[in-house]
Amino acid sequence: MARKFFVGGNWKCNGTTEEVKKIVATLNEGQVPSQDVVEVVVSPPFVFVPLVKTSLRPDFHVSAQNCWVKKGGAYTGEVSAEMLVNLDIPWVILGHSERRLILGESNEFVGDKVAYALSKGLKVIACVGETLEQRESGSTLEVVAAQTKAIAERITSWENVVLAYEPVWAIGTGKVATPAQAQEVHYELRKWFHANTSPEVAATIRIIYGGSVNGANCKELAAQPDVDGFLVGGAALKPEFIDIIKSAEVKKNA
Ligand SMILES: O=C(CO)COP(=O)(O)O
Repeated sequence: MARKFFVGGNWKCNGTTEEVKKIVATLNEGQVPSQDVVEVVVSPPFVFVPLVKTSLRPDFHVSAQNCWVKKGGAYTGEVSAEMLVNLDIPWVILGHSERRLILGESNEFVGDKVAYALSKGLKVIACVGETLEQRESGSTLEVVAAQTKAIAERITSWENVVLAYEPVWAIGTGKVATPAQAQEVHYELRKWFHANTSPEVAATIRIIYGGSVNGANCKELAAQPDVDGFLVGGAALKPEFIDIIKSAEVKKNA
């Protein structure tokens, strides 16, 4: 079964109302391949989610950047999965390395979050990735497998999950993984799914790459057989996001 190319724009903690309106206007004008070819999801900070949801073109979808690990209640500052469902927000990013490393979210906590969000009907962009130190010590595959395993142990279906491989050393650094580096980890992750879940999950799960993706490097990365799309940070705030979406065409011609 063909895996539909997926491009997510993670706006992180950026933007003002004016800037958000400008970005949405640019996205709305962009000529991109049809929804049969590429699935596009943009993820603004929570406060801008309603504005983006009401003003964004209908063929693009909205994602939150996080949600709470269980039912809402006395958790100051948190936003629950139930609230996202209530607002009709279909997607949420969970396990981003900035949350793992800066806010101390463990593999188990991220796994719990993914399981809870899925149980409420959300679709999840689950992030994994190694630090520079881990890569240099040769433990990349071990790290991403452990992060993926903590999710696998807590969920029964991967149908509504996109796995984002985001090497920490490539995020916001301009130091993009080479196409071969990305392909190697994506291939190994798919192999991991084959051995630890099922051949069907391995064949169908979309594994997307994130870390300094831009309009200039996206095509070569998109051409890798196990790269099924991107999770884009900095460039998702710029007009070149449209070019990144267009790199889905590379697959069509492959
Ligand atoms: O973290 C990322 C997306 O989630 C990647 O960020 P950059 O594209 O800015 O490197």
